[in-house]
Amino acid sequence: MLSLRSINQFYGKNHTLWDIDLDLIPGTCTAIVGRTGTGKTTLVNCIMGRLPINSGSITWQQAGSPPANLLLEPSETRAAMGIGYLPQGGQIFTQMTVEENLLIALLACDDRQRIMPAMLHQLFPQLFALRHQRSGELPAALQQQLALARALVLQPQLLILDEPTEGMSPWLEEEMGNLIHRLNRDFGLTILLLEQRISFIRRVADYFLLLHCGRNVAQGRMAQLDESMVSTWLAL
Ligand SMILES: Nc1ncnc2c1ncn2[C@@H]1O[C@H](COP(=O)(O)OP(=O)(O)OP(=O)(O)O)[C@@H](O)[C@H]1O
Repeated sequence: MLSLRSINQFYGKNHTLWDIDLDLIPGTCTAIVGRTGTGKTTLVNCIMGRLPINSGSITWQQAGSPPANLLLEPSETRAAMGIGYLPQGGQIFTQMTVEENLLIALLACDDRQRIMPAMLHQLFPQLFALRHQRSGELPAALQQQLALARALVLQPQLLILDEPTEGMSPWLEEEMGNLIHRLNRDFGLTILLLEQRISFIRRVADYFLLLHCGRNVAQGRMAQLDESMVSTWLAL
């Protein structure tokens, strides 16, 4: 799966990430938690190849394959290698239909593999019923589903979700939690979740990594994220 070792990243002279280590366990959900501006999105941008790192290593290993140095792969190929990414705010093409949005995401892979995965029909039946509708006209819940479906279209082994509950009502948050459970349990996906809502993290995650000012101040099983840590590192 994914292993990070001693990741350091600078924006100009600003040292933003300090010696970050992380190992994801296949089939589990790991949450990267921390206050706003603490480096969560920067870390994921490094994993996705959108930002260079200054030192450290990122290794990707799929079941049955030898480990690969992810830093040698351009950002465009990381999705095709099995890493799906749902950026903050979703990002769909609102002028296009549901189907066109999904087809564009499929174009990122090799010609021979351009088949819409069956899991999407199982997960999002309502979305497929509306596949010819312009996506900007869909209700918010279905737009969110479409953004998630786009991240799943290449059948990733790892799915990275950047603040998927941002701006969501409690009902939509509940739906998102159910979806994450299904992806973990029914489809065996590994999930890396960037979140600030502690109640949501406690509901869906198995492991956490706690960042503060770009440093990893704690990590472990969710049960170890106790109230004193929350009040010290996460309370506003
Ligand atoms: N493009 C950039 N250039 C310079 N500094 C940046 C840039 N993007 C982010 N930063 C800074 O890097 C630090 C980490 O930002 P980052 O967006 O990774 O935090 P975050 O934990 O994801 O925050 P949020 O929860 O608000 O998304 C912050 O101090 C931020 O101001």
